[in-house]
Amino acid sequence: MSAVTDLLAVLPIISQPTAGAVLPVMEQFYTIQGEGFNTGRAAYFIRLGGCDVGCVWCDVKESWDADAHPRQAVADLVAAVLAHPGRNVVVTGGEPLMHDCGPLTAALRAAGCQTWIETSGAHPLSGTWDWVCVSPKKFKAPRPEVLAAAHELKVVVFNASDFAWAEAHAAQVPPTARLYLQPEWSRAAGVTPAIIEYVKANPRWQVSLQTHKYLDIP
Ligand SMILES: C[S@@+](CC[C@H](N)C(=O)[O-])C[C@H]1O[C@@H](n2cnc3c(N)ncnc32)[C@H](O)[C@@H]1O
Ligand SMILES: Nc1nc2[nH]cc(C(=O)O)c2c(=O)[nH]1
Ligand code: SF4
Ligand SMILES: [Mg+2]
Repeated sequence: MSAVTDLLAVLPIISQPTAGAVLPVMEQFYTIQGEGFNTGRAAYFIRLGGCDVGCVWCDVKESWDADAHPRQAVADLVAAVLAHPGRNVVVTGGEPLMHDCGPLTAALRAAGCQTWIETSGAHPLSGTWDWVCVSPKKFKAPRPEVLAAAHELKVVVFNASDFAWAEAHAAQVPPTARLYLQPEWSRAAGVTPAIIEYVKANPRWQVSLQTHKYLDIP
């Protein structure tokens, strides 16, 4: 084989975003979890590149193209986490489940970290997670096995039709899962009053705000 055919043979392997031990990382930062059940807790965020869900109101569209973000070895990500005092790690994106999260979560857990994921649930579940937050989307349906693994269901409310849609998904998560309604950021002023009234009338739901945006932290 020539050097060119060698390269052609290996290209599909090295260009796979999901190889697992090396992942495309858009950004990583140590901050306070701003949303949902773990709001207020210090956490190291790893934002993986790549998403094919296409939410029109996504607040991190720069994450969508996996190839736009440098690949990092899992070992280097774990070392970066351990440079901070906190041991809670949020893996988000992009859509983290477009990648094999097995190697990353195994390495984080071996290092004594708690593994938390933020996912739309639209791709197969991989990895071992201490906390699974599923935020299902109308743009690409969540998979039943991810909904079944949810500790937390967090539905973004964009308009009034989202309450019935939220109930339909609440029926697909374990009965122990915590239920959150989160205003879509650009519409927060308009939809938050309806969320407040809905939670008062349906108290198994809770309000989730993107508190980091009010605090002006990452
Ligand atoms: C950027 S997403 C990345 C993780 C995964 N792709 C997902 O959607 O769950 C992280 C969280 O932000 C929420 N989110 C994204 N854009 C939002 C917006 N404009 N307003 C409120 N929440 C938003 C998502 O629903 C999700 O819960
Ligand atoms: N502080 C903070 N909390 C968050 N919770 C979920 C986030 C996400 O983008 O996945 C996020 C985020 O981007 N920042
Ligand atoms: S699934 Fe998450 S990252 Fe992907 S477009 Fe929707 S909010 Fe953005
Ligand atoms: Mg965010």
